Amino acid sequence: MLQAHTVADVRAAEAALMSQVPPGSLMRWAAAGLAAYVREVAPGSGPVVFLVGTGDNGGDALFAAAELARERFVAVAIADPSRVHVEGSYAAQAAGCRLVDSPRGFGVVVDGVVGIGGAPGLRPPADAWRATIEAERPFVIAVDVPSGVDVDGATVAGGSFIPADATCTFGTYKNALLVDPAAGWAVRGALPRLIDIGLTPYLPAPSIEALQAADNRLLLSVLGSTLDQRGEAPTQKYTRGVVGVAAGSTAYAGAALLCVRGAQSGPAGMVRFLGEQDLAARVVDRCPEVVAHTDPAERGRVQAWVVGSGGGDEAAARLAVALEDEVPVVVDADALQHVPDRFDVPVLLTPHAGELARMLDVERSAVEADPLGHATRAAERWEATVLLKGARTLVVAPGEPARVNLTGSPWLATAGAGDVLAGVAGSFLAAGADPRDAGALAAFVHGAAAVVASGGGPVTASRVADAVPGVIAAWRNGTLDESQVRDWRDR
Ligand SMILES: NC(=O)C1=CN([C@@H]2O[C@H](COP(=O)(O)OP(=O)(O)OC[C@H]3O[C@@H](n4cnc5c(N)ncnc54)[C@H](OP(=O)(O)O)[C@@H]3O)[C@@H](O)[C@H]2O)[C@@H](O)CC1
Ligand SMILES: Nc1ncnc2c1ncn2[C@@H]1O[C@H](COP(=O)(O)OP(=O)(O)O)[C@@H](O)[C@H]1O
Repeated sequence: MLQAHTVADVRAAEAALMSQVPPGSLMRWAAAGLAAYVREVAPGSGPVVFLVGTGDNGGDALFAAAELARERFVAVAIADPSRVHVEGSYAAQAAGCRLVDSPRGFGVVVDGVVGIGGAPGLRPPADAWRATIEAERPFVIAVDVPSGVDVDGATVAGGSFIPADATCTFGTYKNALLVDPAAGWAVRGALPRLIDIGLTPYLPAPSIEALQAADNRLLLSVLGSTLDQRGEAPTQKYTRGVVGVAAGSTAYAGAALLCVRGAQSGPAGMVRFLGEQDLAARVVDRCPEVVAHTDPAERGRVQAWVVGSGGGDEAAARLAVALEDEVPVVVDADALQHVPDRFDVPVLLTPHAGELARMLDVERSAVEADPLGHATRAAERWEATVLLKGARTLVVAPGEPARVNLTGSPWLATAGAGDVLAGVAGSFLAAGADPRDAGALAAFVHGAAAVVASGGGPVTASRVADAVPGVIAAWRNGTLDESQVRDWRDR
């Protein structure tokens, strides 16, 4: 599991580590890692300018500038000469770095204005440097985090920040490097470079986690509970879990099918469908494995429900029925507007930004500007797990590290993809995962399936569902490669 930590936790770990090593060691290690990263992402001998702020972030930049000045033309722009990192400044001067007053004219800019000590937004002269960068569009490498973002909140609330093409961070990821909207401005692609400076043993539980292709332990632990004593084969369909789908409506018949196909593609052993006669007949026609029920009183036993995708006016009644069964429930789409004040069963709420905005009675733009804050608010408000869909889907449960999903493709933003996701999540719930694990596992395989099915081009939600079983198999077998799970070249 990939991890991010809050600024306070990073500072506490840094203090503990610093007491064990010679003074200045951490900054030297950070600067060496930064210099190597600059060589890698901006190779050659072209000029580079380092923007240097008043804190240790500027110190990292100055030591890296000194190292690179042996190989290429290096300039430094100092925000406030009266408050510059003294040893770093001597090192840069001794190495022959040229002093400049702005990044104007440079093709490569290293942003060492502020790191984890920065308040959101930029002060002079960094705000003017930002304007120059915006006008000239050089290649920007951020030191630790892009300057001006809100590091813990992962927002760009200050309004003024320096977008980066690449980021080199130290010790652990920070929230702003994994969670949107800040993360989208930290790097082109998925992940910043993480330099190991020996902080790990001193770090507490993370604030953010992300599943990775290389780590299938969570998947195996959920699948393990559905397999026989030797962990080899499912004992029978009921031990794998039965998922009930009460989705779709006359107006949105396709949502029923997509949700069912999602549910079938996950680990559960059986899918029941609950809906009116015509819809049930269409579902069974297309998915003959499904057992359909038209009378809620005769709905059959399930281990989890999925309710609401394309549910229209029927969503409220279906949700009430599902909640009677005292099993975990995925609450999606139309059902989200009918949630009770509190739930007596484990629940996974799966809104997109617009749906979450309606639930919380705020503007959609407010949710998009601060997805982590709003998902956390909803999780606390309903004491439930919230899966907030987006380019980097969040899964937030009260009192637990939030999870962010790093699989997927921009092509996944297609009609019906959310219905498939709700079905997959229901399947994991029925197989025994708790809502937080079910949400994270479903988002991961759904995103990876989109990459496999899309091949870099447009894809339909049905094809995403079809690709899910293969992704689960590859992940389970340890053959899923990190490069196969995300396609973010277009972002
Ligand atoms: N922790 C670790 O493990 C390691 C940490 N390391 C490095 O240290 C960095 C943290 O250094 P840090 O604590 O000195 O804070 P930093 O980010 O330089 O910012 C504070 C300075 O900026 C100023 N300032 C504030 N807001 C501003 C704004 N909006 N616009 C402009 N200026 C602003 C603020 O001024 P003040 O508010 O005091 O007037 C203060 O002077 C960290 O990110 C990493 O790079 C590595 O060396 C090794 C391992
Ligand atoms: N820019 C994007 N990049 C990657 N995935 C995205 C992006 N935007 C949305 N998604 C994903 O696409 C799916 C869309 O779901 P949703 O909004 O519910 O659509 P629908 O209601 O049509 O099914 C979600 O899984 C979401 O995480």
